[in-house]
Amino acid sequence: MVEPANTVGIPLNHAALLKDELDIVIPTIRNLDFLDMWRPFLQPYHLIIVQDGDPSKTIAVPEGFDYELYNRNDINRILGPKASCISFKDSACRCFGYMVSKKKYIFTIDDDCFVSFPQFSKSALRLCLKDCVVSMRDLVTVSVAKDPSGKAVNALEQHIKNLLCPSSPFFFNTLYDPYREGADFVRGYPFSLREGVSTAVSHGLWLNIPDYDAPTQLVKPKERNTRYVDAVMTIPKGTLFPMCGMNLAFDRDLIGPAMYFGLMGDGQPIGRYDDMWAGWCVKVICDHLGLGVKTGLPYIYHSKASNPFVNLKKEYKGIFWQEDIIPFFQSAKLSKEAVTVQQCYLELSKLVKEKLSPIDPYFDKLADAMVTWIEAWDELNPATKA
Ligand SMILES: O=c1ccn([C@@H]2O[C@H](COP(=O)(O)OP(=O)(O)O[C@H]3O[C@@H](CO)[C@H](O)[C@H]3O)[C@@H](O)[C@H]2O)c(=O)[nH]1
Ligand SMILES: [Mn+2]
Repeated sequence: MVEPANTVGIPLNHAALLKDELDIVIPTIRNLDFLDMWRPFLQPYHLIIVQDGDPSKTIAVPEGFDYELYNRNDINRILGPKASCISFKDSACRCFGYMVSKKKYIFTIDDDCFVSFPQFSKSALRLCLKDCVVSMRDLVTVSVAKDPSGKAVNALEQHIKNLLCPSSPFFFNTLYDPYREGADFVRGYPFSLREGVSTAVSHGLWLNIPDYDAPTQLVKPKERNTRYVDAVMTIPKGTLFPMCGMNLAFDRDLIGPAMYFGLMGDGQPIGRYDDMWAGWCVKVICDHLGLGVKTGLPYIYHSKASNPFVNLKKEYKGIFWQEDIIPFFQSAKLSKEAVTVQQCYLELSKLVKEKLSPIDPYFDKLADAMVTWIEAWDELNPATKA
């Protein structure tokens, strides 16, 4: 195969970590030119593209990538009536990719996210800001920032490191990730806890356009995140967090069945709460099963701010519902009989139906969809059946 042009001048990562154990899931409504910039890091991996919106539209994928693509017709064909649990016209559709994957690890990324270089060359920055759908082929070789070891930054590699290293949810290490080279547990950290626990989720962050909600985007339209904080930390047990699906990796075997991105978009009263809903369910279940969730490195460069007015319409019910949703998840208790992710998730769906349905009939529908999701997951993944 003739290697397509490598537009960022970084050698192709042939010896890609976990190449045969990881799928990359991309939800999309547009051509995937953004992959040109990721080619050195992502080309060795298999992609699962979940095409949202009009299934008759053709999504162009740059040559040289190994991928499978599912549109709405495919989802309906594969799941039949259970397809009702997969959102339409919302990035929540990406969770279908998690379900059909057969790999142990998943990395999911949005198509307006680029390789983050802590120092950008002006021409490259201009090109990225021009709009992510413009072909990346004419992206000049950017001056690639070097991490302390002098290597080019590779987001997927950092996610894999995060997932392969234990987490420390039971006691906070003030020097952050104790397993990182050049760091350790600080004085006073109980030795009985230093082995850590398996890491289920690696939550990356974003330079340039931060993942703000619509009201914040409206009052701070020009705010850009330029702070590259060189840290990875475990989110302590008992603490929830707003998970963003833009730059996210997880161990599918450990937590996959809980990564349902809910009922969002077309026909639903709410949108842009897909990843956060999943993150609240995932964190309650990880805390219950003694699994770890990390946040921090890697960063990606988020180049497109979606329209804050459109986002406000999608989010507004969520903005006041979440004042009840968060206390619900903070007080959610799972039984000791719940020892698998599916069992935990089904218990959680019962609690949603009981405790959140009084807020709005939507939660009754969502609780049912959570059950349908598990049924569909088990149908496609019989080996992992609860
Ligand atoms: O109807 C749609 C709209 C978009 N997509 C794909 O989903 C991702 C994210 O889309 P976009 O970058 O346009 O939106 P953001 O507001 O920046 O996304 C943030 O909100 C989160 C919750 O939705 C999301 O995870 C965050 O990144 C792109 O790949 C679009 O192509 C879609 O599939 N269907
Ligand atoms: Mn975006």
